[in-house]
Amino acid sequence: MSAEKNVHVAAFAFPFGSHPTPLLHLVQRLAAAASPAVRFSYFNTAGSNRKLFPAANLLPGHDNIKAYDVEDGVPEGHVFSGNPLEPIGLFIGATPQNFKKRLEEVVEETGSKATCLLTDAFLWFAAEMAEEIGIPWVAFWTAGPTPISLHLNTDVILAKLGQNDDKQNQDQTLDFIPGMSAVHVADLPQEILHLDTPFSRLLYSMSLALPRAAAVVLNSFDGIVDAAVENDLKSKLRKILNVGPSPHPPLNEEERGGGDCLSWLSNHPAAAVAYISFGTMLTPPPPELSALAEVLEEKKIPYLWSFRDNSKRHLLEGFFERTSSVGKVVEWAPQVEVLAHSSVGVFVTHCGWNSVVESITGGMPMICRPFFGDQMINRRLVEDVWRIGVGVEGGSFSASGLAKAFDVVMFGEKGKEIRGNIGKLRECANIAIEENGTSTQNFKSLVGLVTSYDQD
Ligand SMILES: O=c1ccn([C@@H]2O[C@H](COP(=O)(O)OP(=O)(O)O[C@H]3O[C@H](CO)[C@@H](O)[C@H](O)[C@H]3O)[C@@H](O)[C@H]2O)c(=O)[nH]1
Repeated sequence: MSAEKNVHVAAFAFPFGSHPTPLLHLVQRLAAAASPAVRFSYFNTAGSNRKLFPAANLLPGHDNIKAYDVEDGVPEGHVFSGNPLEPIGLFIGATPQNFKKRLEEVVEETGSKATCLLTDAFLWFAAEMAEEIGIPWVAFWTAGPTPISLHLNTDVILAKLGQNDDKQNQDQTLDFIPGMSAVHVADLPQEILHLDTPFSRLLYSMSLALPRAAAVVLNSFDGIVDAAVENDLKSKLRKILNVGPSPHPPLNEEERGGGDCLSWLSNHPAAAVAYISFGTMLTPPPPELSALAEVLEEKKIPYLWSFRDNSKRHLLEGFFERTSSVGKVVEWAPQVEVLAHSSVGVFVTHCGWNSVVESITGGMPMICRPFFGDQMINRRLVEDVWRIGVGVEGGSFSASGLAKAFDVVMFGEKGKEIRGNIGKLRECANIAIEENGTSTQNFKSLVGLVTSYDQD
């Protein structure tokens, strides 16, 4: 058993999209389970830390967690082009020096050497850094098991399909990889097929580094994917720990966003409302927004819309005004609670992994409009494998395609079947987080792993 006062877990965040939040939630959960003497340092860019840590880089109620800012790589006076990959490219350019330098400063300031690196899996350089220091690296993969397995099989995929090859057959399935016979070439993240951007090279480096991690942690649960996928992961990684569905810490007022969302929902009959959210990173293009608005209005479907991008809100201003008696638009919704609310009947989603897991735990059927990364794979699993939602005809929103999707999920017989299927998956999730469930046991192993090394 270690002298816990010497235990110092350094967590490194990838500061984009929803990535920093689940890592911080994991750190909070670990800090609550570990001895109060264990020190947790959370390294992230200043911009991202300001959103997560309300007061001087501390979290109320978590005295053993402290945030530290690392450089974001943005040159002074830099004017952004609007390309969402630009800040990511600049940040990648600043790594790993930014984390290395700040960690050294913190060790110097506190006199407490790092005893474990717990990082977003994207931060591939942690493999080498942890080995140099002589401590374990624990990687947190914020998406699901299927995409990580595909990343780990990048070389196999490229050998079979060719890189940057225009002749790739989009309908071909990946049946040459264990457990992937339902996945099509069209579902693959572009970064697997095209290794020519800083971000795709980061993901490739990650796929080479992850087998060196002491463990890879996922917000997922046993039984959600084919055993062949789990076995392939086990054969490639030293340890894989599904610890989900992760509990959410209580929300503060700001996180609660729309404030009266839940009481507004409670004024509606069961399963009557459509909840709409496309996560933290994207807004559909204007014609698709209009198609969605048209169908909601035409079908008189009450809606709760988490519309985050204020610069695009004017596109739907007329619609929001005309429908204000049946719809509610907010900049941020308490999504976990919304998806568990009995008045919500469908979730219109981009299929980000956190949204999919929250939809399963809320028992909520989905209408899927994926855009990038792992989202197309998640849509494939939701619609074709788990059968807990539907995609939209043609892959993007059109009024006719959406009308059919709403009819199927909210008003049709198939909607009942979908609800039955989601109930079974939810049951699996509930079993995993019982006292003796696999996710609970995996979390206990994780606590042991991150706190079992001391500095001496
Ligand atoms: O009004 C809102 C809107 C979102 N959320 C939360 O924000 C998170 C969104 O996460 P996710 O569904 O994973 O979407 P993104 O923010 O788009 O996540 C990025 O990161 C994920 C994890 O790696 C990937 O699966 C996605 O494709 C990628 O876009 C979820 O926990 C939601 O509950 C709210 O609480 N309220």
